[in-house]
Amino acid sequence: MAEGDSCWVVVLVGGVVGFIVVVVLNHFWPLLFKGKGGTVPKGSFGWPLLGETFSFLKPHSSNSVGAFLHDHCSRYGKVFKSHLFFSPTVVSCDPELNYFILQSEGKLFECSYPKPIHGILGKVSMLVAVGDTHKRLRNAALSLVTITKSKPEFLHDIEDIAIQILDSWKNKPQVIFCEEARKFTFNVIVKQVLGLTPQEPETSEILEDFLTFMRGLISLPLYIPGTPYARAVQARSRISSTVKAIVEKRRAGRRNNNNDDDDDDDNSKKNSDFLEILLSVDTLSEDEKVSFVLDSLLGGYETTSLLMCMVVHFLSHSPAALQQLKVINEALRYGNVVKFVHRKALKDVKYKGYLIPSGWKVLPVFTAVHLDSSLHANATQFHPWRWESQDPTCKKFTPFGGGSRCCPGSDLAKVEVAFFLHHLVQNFRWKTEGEDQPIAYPYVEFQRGLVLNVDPCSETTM
Ligand code: HEM
Repeated sequence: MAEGDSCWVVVLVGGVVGFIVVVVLNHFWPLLFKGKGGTVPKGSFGWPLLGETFSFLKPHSSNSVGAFLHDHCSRYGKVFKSHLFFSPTVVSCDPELNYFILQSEGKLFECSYPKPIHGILGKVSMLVAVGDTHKRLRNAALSLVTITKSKPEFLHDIEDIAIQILDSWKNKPQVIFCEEARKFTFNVIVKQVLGLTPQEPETSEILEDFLTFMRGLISLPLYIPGTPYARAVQARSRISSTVKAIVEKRRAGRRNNNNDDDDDDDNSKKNSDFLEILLSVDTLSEDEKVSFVLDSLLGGYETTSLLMCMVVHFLSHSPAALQQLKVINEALRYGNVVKFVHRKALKDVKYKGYLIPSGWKVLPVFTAVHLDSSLHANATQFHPWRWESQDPTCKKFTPFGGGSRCCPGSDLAKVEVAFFLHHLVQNFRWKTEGEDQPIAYPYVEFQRGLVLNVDPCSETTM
């Protein structure tokens, strides 16, 4: 080998070794952190760069905590340190600390979802926005939800959509329930937010783009044409254009209405949706309004349909509970639609002898609290009757999060599920085909889509 060539080899090898040393040091450096007035919780950092992320995300049944949390909690306690999502992290399975984290939003902790999610949702999404932007978007969401809930049309719409779907089952011996549940929650949310019925062409256009958008949320953030991530970013921009066109059409309709007062009856009925109210909100920019519509679709679609699937799945295994219909809270506790939320510490935080260093990621894990047998008797059993004596607003039950980012759609979700369930129970008997457990990936999924053998009741009430 010539002398010049060997020099290059030395430089190259030196560079690679240097890079590896920097990655390893950067990964383990936070372990040397010695804060004043407390100890960083015990734990392990796993592999350089990836840390313990893969073990943390390893799929498990959503009504169990999974091997990672089980092992770490037995080894280190309910609060431990780890290295997840490329960041030093404190994981909390402790109800008191979770409550403290959620209540201290914006002061000691802040919502902090992984960067790829920001790329797809956009900067002004309520799910990722912080500070004043978040406050403005959230105020709009709360007033919209309050107004919607008080409208009788809201309940009629839900009922009509539930009946349409159940009607379509009449001649089918079998349905894939997850698909039916998604159809239901999508049609409800699109009707509430944009005033669109399932028959309108924009509804299926938005659904198609929306599914691509959802697939991108759980993909590698590679913006290379053809990857799920790139397709999701493009789908988001197409949904934005569709929503903007609907907004424009609605504005034009409003202007015509103002010029023509005679046919208000018909129009006021058609225009009593989220969008109509959103148009008159002057605290949000055009982009924020579009983003707001997307957030509502995103928040209101998958989570609520999953809750429906959980309810139907657990009821199939617990026929006695069918008579009670006290199952929605229990399905939320036992099924765990949302396993954990993402936060980061804004400063060094001392809590009960622990020290959470500034800048570290903090993950309050709801599943661990919901399935903790020191907090819930027979925690690993589906037992809806517990809710006859237990207060659902307690710190040990947080399916919708808490504090200033608590889910604004929780009541809508429960009403939707209750209405659908009411009609389902009145009109059908069902059995699940084979074993299909809800699996936390951590986004929960029924692998086979929850296949149901359905049988219409002899006296139907639809
Ligand atoms: C079973 C159904 C649902 C579950 C389990 C659920 C769960 C949650 C949770 C845990 C959060 C807190 C996220 C965090 O703290 O980082 C949240 C936030 C949110 N949810 Fe829901 N949700 C459901 C239904 C809905 C519905 C029906 C809507 C809309 C109509 C909705 C819209 C939102 C929005 C916009 C946020 C962000 C709030 C904020 O950051 O201030 N969700 N949801």
